[in-house]
Amino acid sequence: MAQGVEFDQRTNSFLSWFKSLEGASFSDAIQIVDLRSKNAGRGIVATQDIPADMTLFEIPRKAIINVQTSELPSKLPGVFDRESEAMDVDGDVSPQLDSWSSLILIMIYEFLRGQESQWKAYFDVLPEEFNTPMFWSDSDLDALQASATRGKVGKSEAEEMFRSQLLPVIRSNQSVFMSSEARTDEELIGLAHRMGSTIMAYAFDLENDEDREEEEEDGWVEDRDGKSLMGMVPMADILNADAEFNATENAHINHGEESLTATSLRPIKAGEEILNYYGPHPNSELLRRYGYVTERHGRYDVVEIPWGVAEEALAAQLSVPADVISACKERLDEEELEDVFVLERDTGEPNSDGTFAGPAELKEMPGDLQEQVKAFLKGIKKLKPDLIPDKRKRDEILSDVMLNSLQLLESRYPTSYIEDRMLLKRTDLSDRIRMAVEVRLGEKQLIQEAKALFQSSSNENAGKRVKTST
Ligand SMILES: C[S@@+](CC[C@H](N)C(=O)[O-])C[C@H]1O[C@@H](n2cnc3c(N)ncnc32)[C@H](O)[C@@H]1O
Repeated sequence: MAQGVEFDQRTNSFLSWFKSLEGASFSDAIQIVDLRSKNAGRGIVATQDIPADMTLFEIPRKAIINVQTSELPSKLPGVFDRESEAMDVDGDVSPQLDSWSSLILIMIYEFLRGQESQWKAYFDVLPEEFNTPMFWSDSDLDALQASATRGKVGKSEAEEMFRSQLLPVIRSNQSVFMSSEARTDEELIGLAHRMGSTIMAYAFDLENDEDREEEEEDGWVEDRDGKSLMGMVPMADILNADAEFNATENAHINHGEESLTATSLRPIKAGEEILNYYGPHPNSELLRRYGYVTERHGRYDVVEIPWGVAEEALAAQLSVPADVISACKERLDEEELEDVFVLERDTGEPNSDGTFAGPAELKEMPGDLQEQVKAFLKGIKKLKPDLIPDKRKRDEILSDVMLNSLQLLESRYPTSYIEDRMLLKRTDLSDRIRMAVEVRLGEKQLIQEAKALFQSSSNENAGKRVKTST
């Protein structure tokens, strides 16, 4: 079957299934569309002008896939009972599955049921492949260069969890997980990866009843520590997103008692895409969770500065051996020392229509990094008083250490900002390499802005020094 035909058929079957759900509604003013030409899968557009506050569609809570609606928890009560502990195949006692791994297991169960699952038509419109770094080759990952995203992919940790927690449950309940006996361990691990990535990009954080009373807001999954109730919400997750909160986001999902409702936030013109808001993510995080990047999210870009970089810059700046730094560290409260510092712009408050008055601005280096360097300088002063005779000298050193840290960090990216800009002009880059270059370029841009900040303050200091000495 031609790819386009199958794609449309799946969309149509999903829509018919959705409309047939008790309590569901889908407005005649909207339509699910094929946005593959924009690399955005399916989306929803307005087919006619829509006023503000109109219900676009409604999803009965019973249609959500989670621990409350799937029959799996009742089939495997011991596995889902969060109060008890489980015994793994080696006889070790382990805590029960958290909400993240529970939902992966439920998704695997429902997927393996095929036609017998009430969510079959929904699974047919969920992705089989992802562009997130979890599925990239090493050479694609290398293109991220020194970006901290590279260390956040977590493939081996996820795999270890699947192997130690999910696989034993599936293998010891083969009659529950349909056709699982015909699948190899590797196939099941692959399926767990697929479901994990689907949850990452599609699942919603559903408030518990108590939370709902306190806070009437919805949210995409933020919490990965297993505490929140997560669920896959058919139709709500067909909405794509754009970056500026309120400005481009034109729909909102309200979490009601019996159902979730998508409502228009403002008038929407016929032909416009209905957009949700995924959050103020830097492109690196957008890539990690959703597998895409956009220029708009560049304003939220961040650079992580590892303490090791600042420490190296500090030792070099003062020409002190590593053991002096170690001696300082020992005198400080280790619990209070941070390992990583986040360089980020002040994105500012949006105007009343949700747009931003101007570009986000980098105003200073991370305050906690400056404080930690100062704490070390204080320690060094005790050991080597001549190096830091007064506050003026300390501030000078602090500013040089900041600048050197940025230079050191920048040198960890093998290509320059200019080279990356040139690279992006090429038309033969794969989607993954292009996204990786955009992520690292956004970080380099931020490092440059930070360097300019320190260079100008060094110049000012130098100016002041010249002024006082004349
Ligand atoms: C919740 S789903 C939205 C529905 C999705 N388009 C589909 O076809 O199933 C999130 C995924 O949609 C895609 N997406 C959302 N917003 C996008 C955008 N502005 N540009 C490109 N892709 C986008 C990304 O692949 C993301 O992982």
